[in-house]
Amino acid sequence: MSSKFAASPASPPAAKALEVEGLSYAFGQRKVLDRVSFAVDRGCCAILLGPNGAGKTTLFSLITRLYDSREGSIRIAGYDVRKAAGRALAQLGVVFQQPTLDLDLSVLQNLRYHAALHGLGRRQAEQRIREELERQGMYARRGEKVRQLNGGHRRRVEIARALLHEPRLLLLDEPTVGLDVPSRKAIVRYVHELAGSGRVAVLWATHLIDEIDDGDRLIVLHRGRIRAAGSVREVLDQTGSADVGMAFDRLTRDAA
Ligand SMILES: Nc1ncnc2c1ncn2[C@@H]1O[C@H](COP(=O)(O)OP(=O)(O)OP(=O)(O)O)[C@@H](O)[C@H]1O
Repeated sequence: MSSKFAASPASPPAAKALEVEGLSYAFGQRKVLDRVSFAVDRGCCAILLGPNGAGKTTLFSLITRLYDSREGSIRIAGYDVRKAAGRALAQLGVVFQQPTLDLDLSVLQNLRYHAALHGLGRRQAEQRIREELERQGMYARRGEKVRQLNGGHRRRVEIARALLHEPRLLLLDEPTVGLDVPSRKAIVRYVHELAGSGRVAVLWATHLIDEIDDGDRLIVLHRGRIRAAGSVREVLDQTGSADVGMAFDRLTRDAA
């Protein structure tokens, strides 16, 4: 297991999985991210918690280079996304908010295509596809068209796809939206196991506090600004709250 998930030798060994420093972004005159700074350690599950419109998707668009900002910096596994975009993005796996699988291709075809985009050879691709699908109990479904799968299983395939190239950071943008309770629970459990295994660090955007585990790091974003960051315990202490729901309410009141 350790050799399979070893970091690229070219990457700085001590780097954090993600470092965001002083990042701002505006749509025209409207600033939607304002001097955002935080870091995600290796093997950590960090929850980016914010209400609708907080700026979570915009932040993800900057991390993935869909958007560009000259104000501030983003480093993935030590690589600056502007100065070393190729290396930085090679360390990144993403599950976007909107599903992006081709419904008319099989699970296997979707994953093979993605593996090829990342430059995996055929044999390595088959091995990695098998490993990631087996971990989520989806290998037996590999020949089925994605259209035949339910929403929860489609999300599992997207998570498997995001991990094929063994990234150091996995971004998940509200991946449980629209799923039923058992599917949500399965994904929440699996992603936490994944982070706990140390294979990959996770940054999970959500506004659902029941997706948070006690061991997670919290980054609370509201109206484009970080309102709190730290362990669950630290955020509860900072806000004098009995639980995360109370802390979230206090940090995201309009006057906050
Ligand atoms: N293309 C755009 N043009 C102008 N404003 C935008 C655009 N995309 C997002 N915004 C605005 O930027 C702010 C942040 O939006 P963003 O989608 O990043 O928030 P979010 O936290 O991801 O919200 P949600 O949970 O609803 O997805 C919102 O006020 C939104 O209306």
